[in-house]
Amino acid sequence: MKNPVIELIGLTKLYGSLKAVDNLNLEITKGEIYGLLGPNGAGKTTTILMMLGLTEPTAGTVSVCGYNATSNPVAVKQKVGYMPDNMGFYDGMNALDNLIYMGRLNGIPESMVKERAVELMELVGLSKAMDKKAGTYSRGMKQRLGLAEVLIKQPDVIILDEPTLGIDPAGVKEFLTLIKELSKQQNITVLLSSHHLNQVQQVCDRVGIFVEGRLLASDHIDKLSTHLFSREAHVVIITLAHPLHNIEEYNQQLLKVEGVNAIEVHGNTIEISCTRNATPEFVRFFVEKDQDIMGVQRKEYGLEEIYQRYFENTLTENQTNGKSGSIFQRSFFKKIKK
Ligand SMILES: Nc1ncnc2c1ncn2[C@@H]1O[C@H](COP(=O)(O)OP(=O)(O)OP(=O)(O)O)[C@@H](O)[C@H]1O
Repeated sequence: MKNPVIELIGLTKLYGSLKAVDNLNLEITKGEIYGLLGPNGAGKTTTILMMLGLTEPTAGTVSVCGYNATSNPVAVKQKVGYMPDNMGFYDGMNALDNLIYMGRLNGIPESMVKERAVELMELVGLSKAMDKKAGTYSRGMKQRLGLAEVLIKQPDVIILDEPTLGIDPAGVKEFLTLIKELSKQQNITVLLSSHHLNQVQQVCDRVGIFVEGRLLASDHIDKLSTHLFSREAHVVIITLAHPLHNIEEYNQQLLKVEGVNAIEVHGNTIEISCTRNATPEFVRFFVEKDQDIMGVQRKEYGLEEIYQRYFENTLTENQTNGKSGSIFQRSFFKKIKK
């Protein structure tokens, strides 16, 4: 990767015997929106704190915009806008004054600070509410104000820790759209940590799946999907005109088709997982059974499945006697032959 804006090499953080971050290697390029996706306690915040030079790594290095974050945190701070998950404001002051105050703290000349603050309030959609006290703002409004505070110093990189926490779904969508637009318009690099899969999927160019301090995978969502689901690369969903009655018999016969390793039936929808593209054979099979086919489609995997798969693998690794290969278990993933 050419001149990464963020570069983590062998980054490790121990809290006593706990490895909060374990040999993390990651590069993020200019203008990219990268989603660090992981459950609570995965080590996301610890990683961010090391990127900002707010906590020292036990081993490894962090470089942000060419500066070593551990030895030169002040230079990094000038380039990075950080929005923590619990951003604080002066509740008794109006929102615009909060922003102006933040601008002054960041060294913006007095002659420019008010104008820039007003522009930013417009940009984040708060122009009508800028005279209201920050303490009266809703959670979604506070996030927007937080974003304006992050942007006032015109950063090259913005780091957002769980930015959508506590916002309603409509607000989340608006907020993420705003981040995406800003990143694309101003070529800002964004690192966004979250445990909300669908949100990360909406906005990020690349995603890293982070579990128990380890980056288990990092790639574009479609590539993660291809890599992960190569065993069941061909999942075909066939919709029939009517629900099947003799499911067991159909299952037995379809499992005899070469490469088929899992079948799931939901009413009139049959999902068949196969190591090769056997779609014509499946279609023939149902036609020969006098079933009317209403639709045939290839299943695409989303982040939800990817995440679940990584969790499943991690959990399985940690179990000494765990997984069953029964194809008749409820979960699709557990139904796959091991
Ligand atoms: N200062 C600290 N001292 C000791 N342990 C810590 C400290 N900070 C974090 N940890 C532990 O390190 C691990 C990673 O925590 P971290 O806050 O980085 O995770 P996270 O992915 O950001 O989780 P969340 O989404 O809940 O904020 C957790 O087990 C946490 O308890």
